[in-house]
Amino acid sequence: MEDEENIEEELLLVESQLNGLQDKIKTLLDQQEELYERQAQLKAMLEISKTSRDASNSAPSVALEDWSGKFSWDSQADDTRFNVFGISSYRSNQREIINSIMSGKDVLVIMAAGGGKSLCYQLPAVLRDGITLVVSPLLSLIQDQVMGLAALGIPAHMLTSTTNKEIEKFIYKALEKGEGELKILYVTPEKISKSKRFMSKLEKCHHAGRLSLVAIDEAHCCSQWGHDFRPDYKNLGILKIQFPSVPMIALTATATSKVQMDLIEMLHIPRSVKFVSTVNRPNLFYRVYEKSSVGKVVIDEIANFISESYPNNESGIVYCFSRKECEQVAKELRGRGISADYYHADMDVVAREKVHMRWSKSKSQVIVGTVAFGMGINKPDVRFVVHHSLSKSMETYYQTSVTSGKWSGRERWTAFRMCSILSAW
Ligand SMILES: Nc1ncnc2c1ncn2[C@@H]1O[C@H](COP(=O)(O)OP(=O)(O)OP(=O)(O)O)[C@@H](O)[C@H]1O
Repeated sequence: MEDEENIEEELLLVESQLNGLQDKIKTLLDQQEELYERQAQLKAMLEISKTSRDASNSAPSVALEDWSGKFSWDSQADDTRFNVFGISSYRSNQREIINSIMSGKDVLVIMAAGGGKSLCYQLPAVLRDGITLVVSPLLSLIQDQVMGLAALGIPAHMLTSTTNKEIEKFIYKALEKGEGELKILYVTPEKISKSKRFMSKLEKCHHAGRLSLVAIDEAHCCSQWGHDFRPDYKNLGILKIQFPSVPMIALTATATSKVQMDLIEMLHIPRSVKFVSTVNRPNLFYRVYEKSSVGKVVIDEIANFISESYPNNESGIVYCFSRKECEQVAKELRGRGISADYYHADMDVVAREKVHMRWSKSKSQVIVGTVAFGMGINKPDVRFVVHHSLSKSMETYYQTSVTSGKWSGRERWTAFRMCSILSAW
């Protein structure tokens, strides 16, 4: 009897130990499953990281493929270059860039301002079926490009805050239904990040196979390490995610290798073919003057420089640091007989457009502006640039100074600044 009780007691104990063990086994099995799952995730992450590292390592500083060889679109491209754009021969790297885009590659272009970046995406835009989307940071730059394309008979439009309802309707129809003639559409980055309506039309355009190319102009604006960071550029990565099969070209005149890495990552183009052309501009001449501490003396010197060196109303730009300074300097230059207008981001769009137009048509000689003016301005006869105030960085100085480099003849280049401050860079 006592034996039986002992056995039952032990049985209960064993059963309870078994139950405990079962619980432990279940916990261990759960743990094992979680670990297997995590192992798979980590393996996949490693694979992705290796692939993109290999891709960026293999993104050559000089393109490895022979993009200067023969391609099926050669004669059509030559014909368009000559008969539509009126350009007799390619400049360095232009043909190779165009060929890589035509082959469906993503491309990163580092080319000096005035080097001819626009042709690199505008010519494929004309050659490829469908619509090319160009993202560009400044209204003035977009207006310049659209005006230039219209003059060449290329159907181009811009969709910005200044676009009237009728044109907007036309653009949306072209995107959504393929109606009307539209080859190149310019937008500011805000349109991509803020307009759901626009993105949905673009989506439809892509689904119908009509989105032929995406171009990101002034691509250094993507990187906060660049000299001209624009927060809305950070959202442009969505374009490659939404339209992975559409080739993307990112173009800039100035990008350090850190900025290049950054924008490749942000735009999701790790396999892009990279083309780097020299940023040296042998046709530019720089002069540095010591800046007087007396404001009026500085203005006298600038006015004398302009009227003596450019007596025939040749176009120029005077860069200032602040908006107030722009207005003041423009007023004082006018007081000394120089026809000068000011330009800065605080002015409304219509006023800015008016100033830009007057200067483009050489009705005014000088624009006194902040860096908001000048990036990519396509006026071929800019003869001089004066820096009344020191640029914030070396890149900004380069970017603003080469605006005049598009003129094909001998240029004069002047920086009004104390040497000692210049050396602070
Ligand atoms: N192959 C070429 N031969 C002659 N002129 C050209 C050639 N390619 C471009 N151009 C001209 O050079 C000028 C500058 O070109 P473009 O505006 O494309 O320069 P960019 O590199 O975009 O400059 P930015 O960085 O300032 O925007 C334009 O007037 C353009 O028509």
